[in-house]
Amino acid sequence: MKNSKVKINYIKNLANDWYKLDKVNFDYKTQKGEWQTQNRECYDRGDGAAILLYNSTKNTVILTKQFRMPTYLNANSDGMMIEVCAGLLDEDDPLTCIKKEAEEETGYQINNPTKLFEIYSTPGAVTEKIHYFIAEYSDEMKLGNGGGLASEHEEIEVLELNFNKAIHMISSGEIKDAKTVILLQYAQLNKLCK
Ligand SMILES: Nc1nc2c(ncn2[C@@H]2O[C@H](COP(=O)(O)OP(=O)(O)O[C@H]3O[C@H](CO)[C@@H](O)[C@H](O)[C@@H]3O)[C@@H](O)[C@H]2O)c(=O)[nH]1
Ligand SMILES: [Mg+2]
Repeated sequence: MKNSKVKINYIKNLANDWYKLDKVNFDYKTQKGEWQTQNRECYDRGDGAAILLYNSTKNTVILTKQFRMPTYLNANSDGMMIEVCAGLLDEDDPLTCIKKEAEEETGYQINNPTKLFEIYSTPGAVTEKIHYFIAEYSDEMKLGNGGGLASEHEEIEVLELNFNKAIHMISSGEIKDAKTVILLQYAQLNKLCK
């Protein structure tokens, strides 16, 4: 951390259960040169990784569908979300994490994912940075059914969708997850599928 316009005074932990919520009290030097004291609540759930699996011959992508409580609390009527495969890094590096998540959630063993970029999804409130990947998949790479870890109460449906149908699902509102939109549009822009 190096910004001479920022001085952190103290950090008060507000919650520390599954993840961590801190209230940060800091002084910030404005463009006029005045120091202002501010508070910001910062939710720390670690970093994550996400991957779009695509098949340029079949013109398909692999997506997942699962119940997401935070969306259920905010106008997503059945709480179900269609997303690219993703997970939290926990103790792993991003590449190890995404290969593990791909196999656990989708059943595909991916050997050489391509790293694209790192993105803060909600920079005003959440510390999380997501590492984005893509990888070509083929039927031979499918080693299992995926579905996630029963021990973590994951119940993940694996969807293999035509690429154009997936793109259409963004405008129809059936896909409304930021990381999924980012990766599908990356594939469209770079003509990974037709
Ligand atoms: N008991 C308990 N379990 C939790 C809680 N929050 C999460 N979990 C468990 O932790 C698992 C985390 O699964 P991952 O596959 O590692 O993460 P994810 O939830 O799929 O993906 C998250 O990370 C993505 C990338 O960072 C995010 O984009 C996505 O929104 C999501 O939060 C969840 O399936 C769930 O079982 C909680 O508050 N309590
Ligand atoms: Mg996941």
